[in-house]
Amino acid sequence: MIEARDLRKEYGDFVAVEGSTFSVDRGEVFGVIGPNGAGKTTTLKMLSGLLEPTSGDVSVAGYDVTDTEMRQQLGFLPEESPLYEEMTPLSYLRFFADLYDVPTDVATERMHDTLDELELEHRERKLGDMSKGMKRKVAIARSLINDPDVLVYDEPASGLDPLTTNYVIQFTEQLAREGKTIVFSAHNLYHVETICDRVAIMNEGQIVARGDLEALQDEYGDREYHVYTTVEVPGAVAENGNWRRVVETMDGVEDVRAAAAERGGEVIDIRTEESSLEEVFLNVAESETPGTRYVEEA
Ligand SMILES: Nc1ncnc2c1ncn2[C@@H]1O[C@H](COP(=O)(O)OP(=O)(O)OP(=O)(O)O)[C@@H](O)[C@H]1O
Repeated sequence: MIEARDLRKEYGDFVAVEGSTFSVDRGEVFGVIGPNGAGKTTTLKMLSGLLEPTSGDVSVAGYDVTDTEMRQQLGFLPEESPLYEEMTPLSYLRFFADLYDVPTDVATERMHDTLDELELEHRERKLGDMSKGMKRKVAIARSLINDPDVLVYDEPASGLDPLTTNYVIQFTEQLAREGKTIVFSAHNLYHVETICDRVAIMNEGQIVARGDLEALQDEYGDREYHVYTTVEVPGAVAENGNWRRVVETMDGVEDVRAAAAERGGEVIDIRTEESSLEEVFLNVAESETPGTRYVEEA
């Protein structure tokens, strides 16, 4: 659905993005993560046709991003969406529906349905008088007014309170379930972990790791097995009337099993704990080997 090949963006002498190659399949949720200034927004804007790459190619739904047809397939949510303060949500959405040539009756139904889903009241209130969360919901509704197949969301929940943040993340998740292809960036890696199938980790303009979450966890994360026993074994801690020993390999699990049996006990539970995306991210960022580490084919 999205193909980006060898994207590069220079601002004057400064290279903001280089060698960026990835693809996103139909219906997939693809996360772009990385520290401030890594090049996430620049990448997302190039995907959306809002910023021309210095070199490299992007296509969305088979269209080159410079093709105006592509705009019909795409909804972009900028990190900060300055809305026209004097407009109301309804007049604002109508304005964009007209830009996209959405027929009036279709647009009316669509904007009310979307605002219903987003639980946005006060549709005749001036945008300038609305809270940040309400404005964000209007911006999200705007990204959906042309019913695009592809959504590019830059920090959709940035600066929102925890309740509205949850709401926006759940709404994004719902859009994914409805079959939208979504690329989104976020600093909150828990959100990325919750809804993304695959991620690209960016640093200083380059994608330094890319792949599905599980593969990245295997490659750069740690897996721990928490083995619960009925008797004390070396290295175990008491927990709720039993004992828990943490090991990192399956051989370690077998050693615990043998140790428990020797002492007349047994293993009653084994739980696997994976590294969070945050830990994976830190491991990649702190890795001493520079360069790109993909866990999938380009
Ligand atoms: N218009 C511009 N002119 C010059 N430099 C720019 C411009 N836009 C972005 N940059 C620089 O390019 C780099 C990448 O910026 P970008 O906004 O893509 O990063 P980001 O990963 O989205 O950061 P953040 O997480 O802070 O939003 C930064 O060093 C930024 O200062």
